[in-house]
Amino acid sequence: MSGSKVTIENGKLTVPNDPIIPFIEGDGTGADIWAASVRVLDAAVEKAYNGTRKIYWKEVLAGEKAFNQTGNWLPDETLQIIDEYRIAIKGPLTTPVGGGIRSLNVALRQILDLYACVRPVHYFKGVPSPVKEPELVEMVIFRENTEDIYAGIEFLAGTPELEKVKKFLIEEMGVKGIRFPDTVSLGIKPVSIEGTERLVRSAIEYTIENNLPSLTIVHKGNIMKYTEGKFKDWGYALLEREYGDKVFTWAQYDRIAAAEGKSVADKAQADALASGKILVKDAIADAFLQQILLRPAEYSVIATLNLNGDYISDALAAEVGGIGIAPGANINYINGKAIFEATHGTAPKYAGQDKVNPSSVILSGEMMFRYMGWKEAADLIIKGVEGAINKKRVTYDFHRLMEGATLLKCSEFGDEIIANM
Ligand SMILES: NC(=O)C1=CN([C@@H]2O[C@H](COP(=O)(O)OP(=O)(O)OC[C@H]3O[C@@H](n4cnc5c(N)ncnc54)[C@H](OP(=O)(O)O)[C@@H]3O)[C@@H](O)[C@H]2O)C=CC1
Ligand SMILES: O=C(O)CCC(=O)C(=O)O
Ligand SMILES: [Mg+2]
Repeated sequence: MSGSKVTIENGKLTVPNDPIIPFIEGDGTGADIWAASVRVLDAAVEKAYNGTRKIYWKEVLAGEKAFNQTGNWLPDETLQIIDEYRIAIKGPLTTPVGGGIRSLNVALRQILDLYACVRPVHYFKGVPSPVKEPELVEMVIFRENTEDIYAGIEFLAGTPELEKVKKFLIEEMGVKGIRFPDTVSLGIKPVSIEGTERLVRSAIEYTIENNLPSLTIVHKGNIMKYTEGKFKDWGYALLEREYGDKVFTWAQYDRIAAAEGKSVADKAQADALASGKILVKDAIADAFLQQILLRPAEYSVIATLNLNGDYISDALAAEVGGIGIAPGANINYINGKAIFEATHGTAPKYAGQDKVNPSSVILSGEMMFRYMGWKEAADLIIKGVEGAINKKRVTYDFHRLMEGATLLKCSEFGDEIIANM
């Protein structure tokens, strides 16, 4: 094995022409998807750079494969290698529900402090969609990736730990709202100023860099005032403080309107006042989930907490064809470390059938190439995916909703993308 390490100097990534990129194959459909994806990624690099650039893939273990080979679901070596080589890509990993190991996907994000989960939502012309104007659904989700109820601070009903926390809450904190104290389980939702600010900073930097019109902070701050509500307040405050010359915020408008005795609810006024600047607004999460169906054109970049971001990712993916075509990345913009991965999970009922759509991992690879500055390879992947869809040669998920399409296997869809590059 040859190849060199990706490094970072003065906050800037240096990517050699022969980077070593660790990959995790993934559980369930992961093996089928990775086999197709790696061929597409290699073909794009070969075609773009004629042998002057090449990826040296380095397999690292996690999930069932790791457990079967080492007895450990997430070996230290895997974490150490990803940390050392800085950029990695992974397939989905299984998380049992209601017990068993905690999510390995979440653990990777938390241990490596990959605080921004970036999930672009883009419509490829011709993809079957349940909405009338899917081309208006053009958004990028920035989901906080290390805090919120994903922190895993939970106490199980009936355990001594639960009793201790409950006693503290009731006797020392005067908590009265626990409805069924004898049978309750409890979870804790940490949301911090630091966590909020670094996520919101990443989202606004992305908005500025890509010349996008707005940033929407999505929250459930009407109910969870000191976590979701503060995420909104701290987000607005940071944006006004650090990006005041580039943004106009609804919070700012509300203050201006209140001082002038106008209605603070007239957000259209705020939109108009924002002209020439990025409009920063907010939406309560439940209403937001209806707005993205009814008025998607009004949203561009989204900054939100972990659970909202999880739900919103799959909901928005559905509007542009489903989670078979929903890429993502987990990024620490401060130290440059990143793991690219699909939005979807292991889809276990299709495991080993060479059936599912590999596009989410392939497009995660496309994001990875762009992140590495390998624009030409990234562009070829987009061209290949567009070509395959245009010819209606697609996997089962699109085929079942597309008239006159040819059904391809996962591997064949990979070939089709390569043929269309
Ligand atoms: N980052 C990660 O590694 C993630 C891991 N998971 C884990 O995955 C496991 C399964 O979760 P589950 O809730 O079933 O969600 P999945 O995302 O695995 O699958 C849900 C449904 O989405 C569709 N789908 C998923 N992947 C594809 C694909 N590549 N191509 C086409 N359609 C696809 C299928 O729909 P249909 O039935 O209509 O064909 C599938 O039944 C759980 O253990 C969960 O924790 C979940 C999300 C992310
Ligand atoms: O970790 C898991 O099993 C699920 C993660 C998930 O749904 C996501 O990252 O979107
Ligand atoms: Mg999810």
